[in-house]
Amino acid sequence: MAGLVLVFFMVGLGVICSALLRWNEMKYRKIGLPPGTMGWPIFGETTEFLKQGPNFMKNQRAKYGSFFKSHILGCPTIVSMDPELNRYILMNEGKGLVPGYPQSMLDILGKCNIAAVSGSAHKSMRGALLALISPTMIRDNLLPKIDEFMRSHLSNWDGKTIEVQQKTKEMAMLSSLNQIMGLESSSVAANSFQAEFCKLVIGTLSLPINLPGTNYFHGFQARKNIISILKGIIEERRASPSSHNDMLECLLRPEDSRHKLTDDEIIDQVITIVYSGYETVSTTSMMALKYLHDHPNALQEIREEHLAIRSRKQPGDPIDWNDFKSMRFTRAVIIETMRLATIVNGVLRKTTREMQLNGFVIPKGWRIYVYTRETNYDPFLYEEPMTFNPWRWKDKSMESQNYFMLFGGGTRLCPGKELGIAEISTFLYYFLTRYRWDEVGGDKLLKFPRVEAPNGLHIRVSNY
Ligand code: HEM
Repeated sequence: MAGLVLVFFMVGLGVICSALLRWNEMKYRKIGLPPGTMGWPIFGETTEFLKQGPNFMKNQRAKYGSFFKSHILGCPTIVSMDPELNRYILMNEGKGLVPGYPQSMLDILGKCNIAAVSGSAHKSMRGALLALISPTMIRDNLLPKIDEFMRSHLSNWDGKTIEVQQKTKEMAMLSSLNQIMGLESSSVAANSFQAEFCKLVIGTLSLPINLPGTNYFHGFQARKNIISILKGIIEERRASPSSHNDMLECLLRPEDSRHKLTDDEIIDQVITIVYSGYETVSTTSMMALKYLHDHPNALQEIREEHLAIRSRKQPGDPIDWNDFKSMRFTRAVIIETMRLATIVNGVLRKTTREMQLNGFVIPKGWRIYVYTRETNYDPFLYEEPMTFNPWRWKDKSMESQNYFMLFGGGTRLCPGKELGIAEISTFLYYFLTRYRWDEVGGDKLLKFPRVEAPNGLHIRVSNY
């Protein structure tokens, strides 16, 4: 009897599930939408996407082509995996394709955050940012700071077991704080900023449920604490007659009045700079060490490049702009690391009105996932795509190919590209000219949804 009830229950459940799925598909069966499936009501296909990762995308592409609909991460979404179309989407923000990042991210990064604004507000925030991190600024102001920071961050590692993931994260954040407002790594302000910032980052990646105990709640609190730290520093600066040589000084007293921002905008700009370079720079640095460890030929060539630079210098001379520009192979290692590890899977946009795209009609408010990951592994674009081969980037024109999207594209092309590469290059220079290392072994690396070492990446370091 109990068996019969169970059978009825299972059959009933099956019927209800398939009815729900069908109902959800019917709901989205509007004329003009691209092919694809929408999964369950509310949850869509998020579980499948997160569980199967890149395979989910590849399977859907095999069934529906490079432009398909789905429902992931809480929103009806169009996934675009076609490099040409992706480029078109990134170039045409003005036609109604604005950034489509999750609400939790926008709430915590602030309403003046560059990804939260479009049109003239975006132009003004971007202009003010570009003035801070232009090539001239990198050459004259930022590179000397980065050099000094890396020397000290990388001192006394001899004989120690180092957890690279943690160290590169600290490096990315503390180096930014040093460039932005001259904070010393050991200062009280840097330490409290660091503690709050880690909570803020987790908050931006969480569900926007504002209840005590949730990551979103903690992230939001962290934002408030960071604002109060920054307000304190800004007040001190205004009260003091002395001037500083850093980004905050330029934000408070811009040379060009077009770049004058309100205090709220300055605070969101500072949070944006630290946030944007945090995971990207740290993860690339960590993965570069991993790939160099596994590829002795590449390690030898990059070290030779660095030792040649060092041999032209007096001990204690900093890395300057010409040194940085001459690090061609280092740059190739960095770009190849970003490609092979896929540091950024893609970027998000949303439609501000119903629009035609690729012959389909996309409703207003839908998210568009410009998914660039598979482009990185396309054998027609990159020979033996799964091999770590930095030599493929030695021809610098590779970086200007239309399908090159490691730093996004169009009006939102990463403004921190050269700054990020300069930081990672300087880190690699001081690490490789000072140390050799062995992996302690057994550390796991995850590549999706983000590149991370869940238990850290431990190495044993000794002097070179
Ligand atoms: C080196 C590693 C980096 C990678 C791989 C990277 C990648 C990207 C990508 C893919 C985008 C496009 C986002 C979109 O279109 O929605 C972007 C935008 C951006 N990046 Fe980076 N980035 C890096 C470093 C940095 C650094 C060091 C900064 C610090 C200033 C930075 C600041 C920004 C900002 C502010 C934007 C938004 C630009 C806008 O909306 O106009 N990035 N980055």
